[in-house]
Amino acid sequence: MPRGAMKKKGGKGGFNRNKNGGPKRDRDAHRPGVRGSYDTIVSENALYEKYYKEAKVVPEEEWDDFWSALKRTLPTTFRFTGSRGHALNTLKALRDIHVPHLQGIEWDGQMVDPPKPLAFYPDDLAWGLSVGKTTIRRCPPFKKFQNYLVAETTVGNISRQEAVSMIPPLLMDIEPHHVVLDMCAAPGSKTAQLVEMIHNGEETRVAASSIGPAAENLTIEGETGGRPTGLVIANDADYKRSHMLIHQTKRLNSPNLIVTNHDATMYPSLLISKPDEPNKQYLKFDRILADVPCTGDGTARKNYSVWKDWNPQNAFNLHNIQVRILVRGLQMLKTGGRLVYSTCSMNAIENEAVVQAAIDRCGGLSKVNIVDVSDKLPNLKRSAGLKGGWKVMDKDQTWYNTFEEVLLKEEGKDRVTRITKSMFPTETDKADDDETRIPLERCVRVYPHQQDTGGFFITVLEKLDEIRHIKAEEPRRIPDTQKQQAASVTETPSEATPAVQLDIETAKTTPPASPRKRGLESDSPAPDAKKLKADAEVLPEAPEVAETTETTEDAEAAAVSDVVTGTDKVTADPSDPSIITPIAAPASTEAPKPFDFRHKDGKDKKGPPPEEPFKYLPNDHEVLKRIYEFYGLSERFPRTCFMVRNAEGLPVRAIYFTSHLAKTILECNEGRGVKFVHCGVKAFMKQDVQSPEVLPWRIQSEGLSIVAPWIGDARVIHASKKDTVHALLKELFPKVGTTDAEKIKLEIEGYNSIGEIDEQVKAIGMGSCVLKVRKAEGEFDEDMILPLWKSRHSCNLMLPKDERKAMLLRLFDDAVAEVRDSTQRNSHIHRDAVAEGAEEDAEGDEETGDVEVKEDEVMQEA
Ligand SMILES: C[S@@+](CC[C@H](N)C(=O)[O-])C[C@H]1O[C@@H](n2cnc3c(N)ncnc32)[C@H](O)[C@@H]1O
Repeated sequence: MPRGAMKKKGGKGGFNRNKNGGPKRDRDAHRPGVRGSYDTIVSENALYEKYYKEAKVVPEEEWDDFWSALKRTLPTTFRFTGSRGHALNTLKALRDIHVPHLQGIEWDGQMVDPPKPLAFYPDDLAWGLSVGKTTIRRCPPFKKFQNYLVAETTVGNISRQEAVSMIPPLLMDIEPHHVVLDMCAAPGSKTAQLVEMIHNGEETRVAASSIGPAAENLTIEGETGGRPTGLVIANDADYKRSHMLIHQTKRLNSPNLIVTNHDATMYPSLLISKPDEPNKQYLKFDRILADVPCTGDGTARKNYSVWKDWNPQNAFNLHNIQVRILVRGLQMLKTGGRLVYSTCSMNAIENEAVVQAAIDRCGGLSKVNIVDVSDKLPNLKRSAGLKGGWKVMDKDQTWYNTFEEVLLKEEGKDRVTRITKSMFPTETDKADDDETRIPLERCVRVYPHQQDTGGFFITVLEKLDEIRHIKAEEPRRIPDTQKQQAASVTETPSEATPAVQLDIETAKTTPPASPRKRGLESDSPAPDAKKLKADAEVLPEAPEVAETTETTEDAEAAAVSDVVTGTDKVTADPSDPSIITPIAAPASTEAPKPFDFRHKDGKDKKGPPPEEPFKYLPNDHEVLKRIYEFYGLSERFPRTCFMVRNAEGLPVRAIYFTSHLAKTILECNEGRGVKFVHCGVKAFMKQDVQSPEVLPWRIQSEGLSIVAPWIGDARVIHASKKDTVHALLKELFPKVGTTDAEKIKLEIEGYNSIGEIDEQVKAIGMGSCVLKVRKAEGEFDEDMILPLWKSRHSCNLMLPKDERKAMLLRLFDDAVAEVRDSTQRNSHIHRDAVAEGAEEDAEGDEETGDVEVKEDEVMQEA
């Protein structure tokens, strides 16, 4: 199944072969939504094997290693996420606690390897584990390690990510001021890397800016208080998957992130000037990632469907979509900017052919070139891209060396194959020093046997000049001269270019499918199809977005236009059961999915629910003024970027914070039909309070690192002892003003008192405040900032439950992670397993799992 494609229903049948020579059925893996146990998977597919053997992607002497690696189960790999400082700290627990315990372990009569850092990943922030799941579950030292992994993954400090998938962002050379677009971003593991890169070095800059004399000498970054000026826009065509991006990036708490939901082949140009300004300015990107939908045939080690469904035609429709995504990306790139194109396929049709076609369509090497990255990531084992010479196989297993051979086969008939000219190499015959030759060898191929990973393809492209015109795909017609040449090639086969089997008689013709056959409602193109066709063929530098939100008809028109304008002008043969619908519901290739939702007006509606609007608060808004005053927020904190999510622009439940550029983009594109799905970090949340002197807006843990450096000392509690943090983690509402007798009682019960901060907490007014924990000799190795709530007689660390558990495990090696609430008559203990799943983030759902302040109960107790 293509990577990112909709799951198809599995068929019935026994453990026999399918028509591609692949296994027909696995007990679990064939069921939609059920991942098969890899142990039961038959990793065989004769056609897949034949294709790659004959395609000669790896030298003959490497074939056996390559093929046997592809059949082995993939090792588990994971990455430490978040800011560099934070990630290094989470890593410390792995290094100091777990790795020493996992040395020299024998299980079931075999030595078991401990986890190891991935050689190519900087700072050892990515690791691999080759132990199977059963060993992890049953072998005690690994069980403990698993608890740590699960706890840190749940709170987002560790992200499971395939090793090769970590490579593209590492080659993007991202700096904190860069404007970055991730065109096909869901589920978002690479987006998370991009966001981390934008925030690289932020902690140091913010610290210098908030305490140092930065005010007199403001740099651009100084103006934002040390925060980055750059931005990541993460996009996905699939509405539901675009929401996965919110969850994936939530933990990063970045105000410099926008999530959108558009078809990347027609990504709208975003205004950065007000819509009514005569000289419109559009956003261009410094860096773009096009991690496009693909067949995913490099993922066979973890993805059963590759063995089950692989066939050579899967790449055909994808090729055209991939070219169009890449071309659109190159258009939106700044001159001098970089675009990284990647797939987890090993097929040249989805890789070098796409790169070559996109460079050609953009105007050649004077516009776009491939960057040589052979000196980057020196520990990454890789192969050069294919310079040329690849062939294309059709569904009858016939190989074609040139497009003319295809046309010859089709002569006088309707379309026989879905093969297009751009799938063939154009550079094969050019000399190495020919300046017009596209240096495809600079593409990067990673194969499974090189460092025990999946297969992957990456190309770094640089834009050298503005692209004024996009070349259209050449017509599907064979010039007479070439017809003769192709015929003569067929007549005199050579060893180097095997003869094409011109099986015209038996070739099945594939009539163009009508839109209805493709599951669309209309047989005739919608009125807008002509315009969309023009957009798709000669993509303007900055196409405007429709002024209204895309309607069902618009989406259908787009889908129809895709059928009409798809460079090959023919769609898949719907009667061919081997054809896989091209990819994960891109808006342009599939009819929109119906989503049923109940609108605020009480009526049931179809289509994705509308996102709440993004409305910025004036910086002299009454609520903001109270917040500034209560928290003593520094004058130097940027006050114009607080935002709410309702049409009225009222601070009702949450106040979000975004970066300046995010604000410009959201405001300049309001009402233009751009589908913004998410932006902003919750900084303040409305809180029920008992007395009027308490500010009903607490600092939300997500926004803490943004706001805390700028808060006045009147709302800060300082600590440095482990015991204090332990007391606050283990007890939900530790009492303020503990007597000596109570301290002894606590000690007997195995608890600490908050002695170190007792006086400070007593002195501070009720409500939200910040606990700053400084690193100290024999205590913590890193500074921490935690949200605290002061009630009349107790205080409460306002952390989500999972975060509390992960901290207990990480900081105190406390795997039981019991948290007691001694204010309750029957002491309530949170005994939930550390392995509990992450809490789902529902945008708009303000309950983020924070512990609610039980002020009433605390007061009753008192
Ligand atoms: C290979 S996955 C991306 C993986 C992602 N970059 C990551 O690292 O987690 C491809 C994604 O492209 C999306 N997609 C498919 N067609 C698209 C299109 N025309 N425009 C934008 N996104 C598309 C799919 O929904 C899928 O989420």
